[in-house]
Amino acid sequence: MRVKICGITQPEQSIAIASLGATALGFICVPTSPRYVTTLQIRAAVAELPANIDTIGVFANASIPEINQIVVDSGLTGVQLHGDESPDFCYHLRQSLPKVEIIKALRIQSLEHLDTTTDYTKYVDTLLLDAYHSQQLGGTGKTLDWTMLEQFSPSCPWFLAGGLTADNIVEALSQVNPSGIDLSSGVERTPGDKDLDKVAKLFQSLENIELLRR
Ligand SMILES: O=C(O)c1ccccc1N[C@@H]1O[C@H](COP(=O)(O)O)[C@@H](O)[C@H]1O
Repeated sequence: MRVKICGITQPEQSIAIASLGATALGFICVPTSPRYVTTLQIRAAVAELPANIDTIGVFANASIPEINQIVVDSGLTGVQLHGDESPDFCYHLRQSLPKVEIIKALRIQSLEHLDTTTDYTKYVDTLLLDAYHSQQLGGTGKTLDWTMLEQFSPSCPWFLAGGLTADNIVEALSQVNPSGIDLSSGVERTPGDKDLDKVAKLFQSLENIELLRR
C-alpha cells in the first residue's frame, strides 16, 4: 500500500520519514496554508531523497502555467489538485505534464457527491478522498464517514485521506480498501513540523495490520 505523508517543510524530516517507510511525500504549494513551502524548499528536500520516493506538490486552484513552473523547478514527480479543478482542467494539465502523476483530491460531503469521482477517472492517474470542511481546503484533521466508502471501488487507484492517525488507521482500513493512505495533521506537532514518533507509530500500526491479514 502507498503511504503518503503530506505537509513536509523540513528537508531532514523528508529523509527521516522516507526511511521510516513512506512511499510518497507531499509538499504544500498553497500560499495560504501554514504548511506552505517555496520551490527552493521543495528542491532542497527532494534532492536528498531516494529516487523511489514519489514527491507530490499539493495545489489548489492554481493555473496550469503556475503548476508547470513549480513542477519543473522543484523536480516533483506528481501533482495533487486539492481545489475546485474541473475534469477539463485535469485533461489540459495532463497534456502539459504527460509524465507527471496527477492526483485529484475531492472533499466529500455526501454519498451522492462520491459519484462525481467518475467524471475524473479518465483524466487523472489517482483519486484522493478527503473530508469536507467549510473554512479550510485541507490539513483539517477531519475524518470522512468511512462507512460511506465501504463499497467505493473506482476504476483508478485512490488514496484515503482526512484525519488519519496511528490510532485510527486500523479502524479505517478495516472498513475501507484504498490503494494508499495520506496523512498530514495526524502525524505532526504543529502545522508543518512532523512528529517522527507519530510517524513511526503509524508504520507500526500498518505492520500489525499486515500481520493480522497473513
Ligand atoms: O495541509 C494543508 O495545509 C493543505 C492545504 C491546502 C490543501 C490541502 C492541504 N492538505 C491536504 O489535506 C489532506 C488531509 O489532511 P489531514 O490528514 O486531515 O490533516 C491531505 O491530503 C493533505 O495533502
